[in-house]
Amino acid sequence: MASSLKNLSEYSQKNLSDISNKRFAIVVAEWNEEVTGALLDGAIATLTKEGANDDHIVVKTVPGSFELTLGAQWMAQDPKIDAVICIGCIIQGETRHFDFISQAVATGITDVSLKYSKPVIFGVLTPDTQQQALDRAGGKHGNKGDEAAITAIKMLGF
Ligand SMILES: Nc1c(NC[C@H](O)[C@H](O)[C@H](O)CO)[nH]c(=O)[nH]c1=O
Ligand SMILES: CC(=O)[C@@H](O)COP(=O)(O)O
Repeated sequence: MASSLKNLSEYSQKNLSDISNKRFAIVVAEWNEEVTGALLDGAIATLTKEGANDDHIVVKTVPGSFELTLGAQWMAQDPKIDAVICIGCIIQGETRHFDFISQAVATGITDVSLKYSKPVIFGVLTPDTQQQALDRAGGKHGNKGDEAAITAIKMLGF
């Protein structure tokens, strides 16, 4: 369902598991910082709203979304980390660079999740325009960071 047909920040609190003792790593890309900062704020706010301990949320920054995979691996390999949330924003430019990064990040994050058998969440926007990104970072379509946090919580309750 397209984001324009649902709000990314809307979710049911039914059946969400207790996360008071869970430890979360958030890996956030610096590129498009206005957007990724808003996604990060949404993810942290949602985790704490749903019961996560502030001291159990560690945030690490990487230069760009391409580096999210390695950052996610470095966090996922820590047995104390229960889930990793990757946050980035890859905006289409004039070349095919967008395609290569987007594919590499999606595949890489999936590989890390399977390698360590723990949730590694794809909280990465891949819009055509800056406005589409802003619309999904606390704008009219909600906040992708909220969605990423809830996805991590739901996977921990699997
Ligand atoms: N154009 C965007 C990038 N590009 C940088 C890459 O992610 C990477 O850091 C570089 O290729 C060096 O390895 N990154 C984003 O996150 N968003 C973009 O729109
Ligand atoms: C996703 C990118 O790397 C892209 O924004 C870079 O822009 P361009 O394709 O015009 O070099």
